[in-house]
Parts: sequence; structure tokens; C-alpha cells
Amino acid sequence: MIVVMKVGSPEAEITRLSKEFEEEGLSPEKIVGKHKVVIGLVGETASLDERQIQEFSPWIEKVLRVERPYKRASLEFRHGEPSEVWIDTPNGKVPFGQNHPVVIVAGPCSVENEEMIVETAKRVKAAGAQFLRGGAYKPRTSPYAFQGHGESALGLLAAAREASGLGIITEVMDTADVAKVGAVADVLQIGARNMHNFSLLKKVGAQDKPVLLKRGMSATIDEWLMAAEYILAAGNPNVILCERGIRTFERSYARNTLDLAVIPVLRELTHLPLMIDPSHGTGRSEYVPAMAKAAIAAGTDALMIEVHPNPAKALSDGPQSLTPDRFDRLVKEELSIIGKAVERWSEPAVALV
Ligand SMILES: O=C[C@H](O)[C@H](O)COP(=O)(O)O
Ligand SMILES: C=C(OP(=O)(O)O)C(=O)O
Repeated sequence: MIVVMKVGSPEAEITRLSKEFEEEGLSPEKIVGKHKVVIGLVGETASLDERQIQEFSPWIEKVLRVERPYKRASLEFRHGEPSEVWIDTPNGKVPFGQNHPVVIVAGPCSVENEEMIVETAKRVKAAGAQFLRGGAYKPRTSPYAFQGHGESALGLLAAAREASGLGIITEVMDTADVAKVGAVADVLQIGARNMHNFSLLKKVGAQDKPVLLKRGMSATIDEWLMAAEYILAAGNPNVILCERGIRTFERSYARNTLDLAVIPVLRELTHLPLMIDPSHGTGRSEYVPAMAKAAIAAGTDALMIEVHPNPAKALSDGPQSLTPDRFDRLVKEELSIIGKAVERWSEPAVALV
């Protein structure tokens, strides 16, 4: 349920009302929009009557019921206003959101050694990326495939952050590692395979670092948003959604089917910022540029692109990784044109505050 306050509602009245809702056993969440304050109410609201709540204060403009299964993630919960996630990086705060330039995240699938991660960080930064991606802990289909260097790779990511000034996005796979990964990462990634790991979702929801939530490979949009709801409900408002391709009957030509339709669909359902990963989405480096351009044209807030100094020798995901040279051309000569056309580009594509 959401309670929309009238323009100019006194702060003291909003505080009083919130206390009254708490006494009713509800969890009120104050959301300050551009023009109005909205109080989101989560809890046992089914038996409450909207007209009854309206009587709580003359400053209430209207009371609306959120019919969707996800509440905090829903667009209604913010009364239609998109949210922004601001992330601290060594180079300043970078905003993710519909009213900001497209954010570029790039880097290898796995952190392999110090030289490769530091060099890749410098190259992707020079091309225009604001974040470095790279896995220390790798979710692999086969237990015999490279599993990532684990904790030692976190130190290498810290070195790359220091050397490049880029923010770090890296995956956490286990609840036991959240603090350790959070000590290095600017954004914690929950991978497709863990989208349904509710213990992990609750754990990253109960800490402060922003979370990038990838869509499970067979997850419906509602399931994905319910996973986001776990993080939001645990107290972390900084969630970015990432579409990375889903499983369909088509397995011969692309690794996954990149569902770009989620961009307009999610705009109607949620206020959360959205990232597209065309690397996992296609599995083939030659298809990545077209999908990256399409994603910007369709309105994505961010892109995640895999880049490796020598894809043929990569320990994981080589076939879907661009070389640094190809990535440089892609950003500077191709994505920039689309980004400018949709007025979502800045040179360099980062807002420093
Ligand atoms: O991004 C890296 C993932 O660990 C990788 O895509 C998994 O690939 P796999 O299913 O071949 O192990
Ligand atoms: C494992 C990754 O991706 P996904 O979870 O989308 O497979 C990744 O980005 O490193």
C-alpha cells in the first residue's frame, strides 16, 4: 500500500504518521520524490481499508494498493519515479538510473593474474568504462572447470582499482564471503545461478554495498523482481537489475537468448535501474556489439561487456570476450553514436561529484 502525501506536507506530520503506521504493525518507508513524499507500507495490509487510512491525516492526498507480489521493487511504490543508485568509486560517485548517462562496466570473466587485470582495467578505462568487472569466485557448470582464484583474486581487484580508479563489480557466491568481497567491491554481483539463493539475497540485503542482481537463466520477470524484493526488504535500497540472457529452445547459434524486451517491460513494473550483459546474452564476441548498441537504443541504464587481453587464452568465457582494441572502438566509435542519439552519453561517460 502507498500513502501519497500532499505537496508541502510538514515533516512532523510525516513522522507522526509513520509512527502511527508502526503502531498498526506496518513497516513504513518514506520515499522523497521530486515533488511529493510517499510513504510505502509493507506488512499485513490486506485487511486495511484505503478509506480508513485516508482518515489518518488531512495531509494524505490518496492511498493506493500495490497489487503486485513485489512491493518495494514496484514502480507504484515510488509513485512512478525511477530510482537512482549512486556508487562510490575512486574517481567519484557514479549514478545508475534513467536520468543519467549509460554506465559502462567491462573486464574479464575471471581475474587471472595481476598483470592481466591491471592492464585490462587501464585499457577499459581509457575506452570509457567506469567500472571493472572480474570474477574471483566463479560459478561453473563443471566442477573441473576453472573456479576462480578466490580470495587472492580479491587482492588483485583491489590493485586494479587502485591503479585505474575504476569501481569494482565482482560476484559473491557464498554467504560466508559477503564481508570479504564487500571489503573490495564497490558493487556486489549476484550471478544468474544464485538469483534464487534466498539466504544470499537476505545477506547482501543486510549490508551496505549496492547489489547487481543478474536474472536467473530460467527466471520469469516476476521471479527476478521477487528476488530483488528480498534484497530491498532486508534493508538495502541500492539494487540494479542485470539481464544476461535466458534459456530458450534456441541453443545452436547463441549461448542464451538476450531478452531486450525486458527494458520496456521493466520500465512499467519497477523503478530499479537496469543493466544489459550482451556477452553472456549471446556467448559470442561477434554478436556483442550489435546487442550492446540495441540495448542503448532501447533505453538501458548500463552495459556489462566482457573484455580479455587474449580471449583465445582466457580461463573462462573467451569466446564471448572482446579484445581491448575492439572494445575501445566499440565504445568510442559505435556506442557513443547511439548514446548521443538517445541523449544518454557523456564524455567521459561518468558524472563526477
Ligand atoms: O561468467 C562466468 C561464468 O562462470 C561462466 O559463464 C560459466 O560458464 P560455464 O557454464 O561454462 O561454467
Ligand atoms: C557468471 C557470470 O554471469 P552469469 O551469472 O550471468 O552467468 C558473470 O558475470 O561472471
